[in-house]
Amino acid sequence: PPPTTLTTFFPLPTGVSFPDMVSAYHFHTLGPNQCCSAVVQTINAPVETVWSVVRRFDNPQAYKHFLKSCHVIVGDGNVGSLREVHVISGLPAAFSTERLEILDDEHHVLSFSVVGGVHRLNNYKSVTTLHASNKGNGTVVVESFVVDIPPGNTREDTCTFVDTIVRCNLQSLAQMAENMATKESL
Ligand SMILES: C[C@H](/C=C/[C@]1(O)[C@@]2(C)CO[C@]1(C)CC(=O)C2)CC(=O)O
Repeated sequence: PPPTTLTTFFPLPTGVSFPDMVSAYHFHTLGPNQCCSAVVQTINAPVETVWSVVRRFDNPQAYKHFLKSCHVIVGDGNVGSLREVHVISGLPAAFSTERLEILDDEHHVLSFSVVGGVHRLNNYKSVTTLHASNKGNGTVVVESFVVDIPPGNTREDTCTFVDTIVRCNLQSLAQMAENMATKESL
């Protein structure tokens, strides 16, 4: 069957308008054996503070605590760069090779795809966009992903597994950015 284009539908928190061009980044073309979803996280810190952390393709472990190390193996941290991340023990994964697809400092858009490694999330690709919240000086982070459903797994379980990791990452990003914002205001 032809690939279907799925828009990841998710309830945006109140006070966030979703400019058309950004929602375009969260359109994913799905193959027959793929699933996609999205996580939304509100952070009480300015967009630039959150972006200064998210944009560091060479240092995801700053807030992704399932990763224990990261090395840029190709490029200089801009689009096209490749990184190799090593994973903490206990997960069904050892390391992952990832390519930076989009790094847009103006619209606060980052996207990377998994191109290799030892893990079970083949053809994983995520898009992360930051939005200034209309309420106060906060940020809304939207992260959508598409990934192959591993053999033997159900679509639902795959989405639950990835959703859980992405939610953990964004909650830890929130804590880190809020701590930074507090220090910046001292
Ligand atoms: C879900 C995604 C990361 C997943 C992994 O990085 C990996 C590619 C290797 O280890 C993991 C932590 C879990 C896994 O099974 C596949 C979230 C993100 O990094 O933005």
